[in-house]
Amino acid sequence: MDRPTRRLPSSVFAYEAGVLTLEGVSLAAIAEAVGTPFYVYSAGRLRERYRALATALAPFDVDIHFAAKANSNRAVLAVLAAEGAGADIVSGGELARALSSGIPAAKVVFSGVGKTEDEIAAALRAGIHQINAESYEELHLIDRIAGELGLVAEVALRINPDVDAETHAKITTGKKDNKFGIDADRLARLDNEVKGLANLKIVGLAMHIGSQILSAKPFLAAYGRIAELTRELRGRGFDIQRLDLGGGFGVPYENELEFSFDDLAAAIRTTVGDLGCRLSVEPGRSLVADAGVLVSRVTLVKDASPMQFAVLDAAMNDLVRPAMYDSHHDIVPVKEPVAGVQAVEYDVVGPICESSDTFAKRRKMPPVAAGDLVVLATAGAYGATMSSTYNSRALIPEVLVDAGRFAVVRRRVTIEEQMGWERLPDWAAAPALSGSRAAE
Ligand SMILES: Cc1ncc(COP(=O)(O)O)c(C=O)c1O
Ligand SMILES: N[C@@H](CCCC[NH3+])C(=O)O
Repeated sequence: MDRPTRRLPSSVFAYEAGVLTLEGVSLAAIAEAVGTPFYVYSAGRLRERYRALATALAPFDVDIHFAAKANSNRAVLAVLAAEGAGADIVSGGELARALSSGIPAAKVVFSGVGKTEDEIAAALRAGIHQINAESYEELHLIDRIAGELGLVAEVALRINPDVDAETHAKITTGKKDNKFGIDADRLARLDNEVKGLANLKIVGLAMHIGSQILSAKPFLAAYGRIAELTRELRGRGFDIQRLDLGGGFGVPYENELEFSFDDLAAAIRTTVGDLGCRLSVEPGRSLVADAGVLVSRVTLVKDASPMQFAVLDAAMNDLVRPAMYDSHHDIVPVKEPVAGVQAVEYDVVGPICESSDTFAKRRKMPPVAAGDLVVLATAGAYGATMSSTYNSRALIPEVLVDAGRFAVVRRRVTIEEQMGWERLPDWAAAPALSGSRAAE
């Protein structure tokens, strides 16, 4: 048994009898059963990651609300729910998924800058733990809807601490010019803004400064700012009992150092640890990224000397991160490479008609041929959840492996099924024009 790449955790991935396995299950056997491409996740690794974070944060008795946007497959949510996780949701769809996966409403927090009236009402009716309000405008909306439902909403104010998260510009969320959260400077107006809002109770503060953050330094700055604001608001009579510290804990995709949950715990201790607040975090990527891979088959290797294009049957619609953020995913063959074999440089691409449909450029890897299976590593987070059907491609299966067995937890959604969602218009039966044109 050998470890194929540092990016596939050795606790669950190994070459056995020349084939890459996950928890002892051959990825070639799964490919045979479900066809390619597909996502596969390890329940064992999900539990390992959850427990690593829970252990590091145990001294603070922190609630862990998994950010469902990273991976909202209900089987994945159920594994984390059984570990004790709650959910951080950003839509009515994610609310439905969380509740139907065994996450109790009392462990759900709702973030997002544009929650609709229907979504807020659904969350309040379900009795979720907390809504993180991202603006004063939203505070007023929540108050009105709670009033209509005859409820009192428990709300945390998401603060924009204006901290540099030191990550990719497209996934930073805690700078002043980002759309997220209430500018800390605007808290001076809070007393006026909440006057008369009888249907909500401000129970805490929340923040989330960005994603794929690899050091504790930005968290130290942001948590420090939240601690200051907590003291200030308490001084002004606000009963701040809860602090939601967000997520954003990064993972290595290439050669980055592992993000340290112990450093995170240290940052918590020195900033918000002694405020007497109930703490929570919203990790997404750090719990699921390396528990999942995308398995794809090489359709052909196109010789365009001096370039070699390895064309996969997976594409940017299945895994958009490389096209969207130039992100790196290790690519390894499922068949164990022969020791000492000379690496070949490939552009690894999908079949979609966009040049951005490229998983890797000039990537040195063991030689591959048409029909070979490869794995794109660290694809458990923001993989399936960001996929689309672009180029009229099927939505691909998701598979969960647990203790030597596998289950298909989302089957392939064929293009025929997708066409069934559409209708050709029946103009004879279509409603007549209404509004100004009708009056003409
Ligand atoms: C409000 C909120 N919470 C949590 C997360 C999870 O982030 P990550 O997957 O980086 O842990 C995000 C995404 O960045 C988010 O927007
Ligand atoms: N989708 C991004 C992360 C954004 C997190 C959501 N706020 C990624 O794949 O890295």
